[in-house]
Amino acid sequence: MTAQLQKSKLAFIGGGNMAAAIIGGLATKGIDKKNIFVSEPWEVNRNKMSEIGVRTTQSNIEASQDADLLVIAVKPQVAKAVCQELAGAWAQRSTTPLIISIAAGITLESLRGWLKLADGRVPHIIRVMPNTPALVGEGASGLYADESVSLSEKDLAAALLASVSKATEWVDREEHIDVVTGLSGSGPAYFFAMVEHLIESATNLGLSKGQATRLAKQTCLGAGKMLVESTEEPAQLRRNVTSPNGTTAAALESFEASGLKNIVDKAVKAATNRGEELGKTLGQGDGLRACCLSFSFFIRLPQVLQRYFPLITVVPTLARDAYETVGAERGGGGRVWVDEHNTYGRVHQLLVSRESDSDRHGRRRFQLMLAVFPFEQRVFVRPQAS
Ligand SMILES: NC(=O)C1=CN([C@@H]2O[C@H](COP(=O)(O)OP(=O)(O)OC[C@H]3O[C@@H](n4cnc5c(N)ncnc54)[C@H](OP(=O)(O)O)[C@@H]3O)[C@@H](O)[C@H]2O)C=CC1
Ligand SMILES: O=C(O)[C@@H]1CCC=N1
Repeated sequence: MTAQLQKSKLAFIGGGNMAAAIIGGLATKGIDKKNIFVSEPWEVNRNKMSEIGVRTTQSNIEASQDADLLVIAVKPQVAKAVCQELAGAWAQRSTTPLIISIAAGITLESLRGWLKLADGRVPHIIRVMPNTPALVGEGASGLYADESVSLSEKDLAAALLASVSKATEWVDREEHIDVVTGLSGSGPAYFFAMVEHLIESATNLGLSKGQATRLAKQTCLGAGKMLVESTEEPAQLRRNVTSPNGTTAAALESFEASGLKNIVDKAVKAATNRGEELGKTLGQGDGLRACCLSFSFFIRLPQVLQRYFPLITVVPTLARDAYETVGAERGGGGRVWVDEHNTYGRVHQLLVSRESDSDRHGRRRFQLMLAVFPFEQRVFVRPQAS
């Protein structure tokens, strides 16, 4: 860790998964936790941060006040509001912090537009795509900065990421950050999914879940270590395991027959394209169009549903209630909503409760919530009265 990073005041706007991974990683690297200030609206996440020992607040402006370096760690669709709030509050500041945005897809052009101060000054911004293994000091991060950023600023950003990452790669074109997202930003999930499938397969073939889990995890770790420590290419390491006509060959032939290469290629492209799409949909210029489209979709969908499905009831309320419900349910361990990342960057949000509740006749009913800030509609789907 560089001396400059050690003495810098760091602010994180958003204390969710990725911020927790970076801060958790930093905390084990001897950084002074008093120099880290996190703003986070959700009490559960704020408490997690406090437990690490860093300072917390609900106010983005308070967290940013003395920051030398500020990490925007909110979801892409929140980035605009956060940036504009900060820019408004910094009008009186003679200097602004170096900004690191980890928001997938959100371009420098959008960030600059949103962070522009009233007097025309624009903070220096670096886009970074980290990944969650930062938590265990094994992150992989891609970085992009243009010529507006000084060498010492780049060094500071690199030092922050390097303290929780084993690979920090500067890319020389901004669009390559989307490729980094498709490779290493989202990448840990690909490996977790693979391990999930391995465990399930071995369990179906007779191993206990515990045995399968331990063997699969260690296989993943061992293979990962070999990839990092060996001088051999991945292809050679693969060949070293593969005896002619043996068991591995049988599995790899099956992979090939199922089109593994194509599957991976399509997945990485899908993630990369989604990053680009997020940037365009949520970006500076397209916001109004996206908002109009989403609003008309939002207004019309429940009516269409109701016309064809008379059992559906639509209950419009303020979105605030929806978010509070989600927060309470996530925290309180009650009903859980389908992975909120499904709603990621979408202009509307569709939250489906996993559990149904019952009406007064004891019949199960399912609830969908459709939300477009600042409105939300609840759609109750009930069974026919008997
Ligand atoms: N998760 C990952 O593996 C990676 C994520 N990223 C990027 O990191 C960013 C954060 O992702 P992730 O950590 O997964 O998301 P999370 O939802 O876990 O974290 C975001 C946090 O920001 C909070 N938040 C919401 N609105 C505001 C606001 N106005 N001001 C301050 N905080 C707010 C959220 O609170 P609440 O829940 O109450 O809304 C939430 O706790 C995203 O832009 C993503 O693209 C990049 C690389 C990897
Ligand atoms: O899924 C996402 O959009 C974020 C960005 C990279 C990893 N998680």
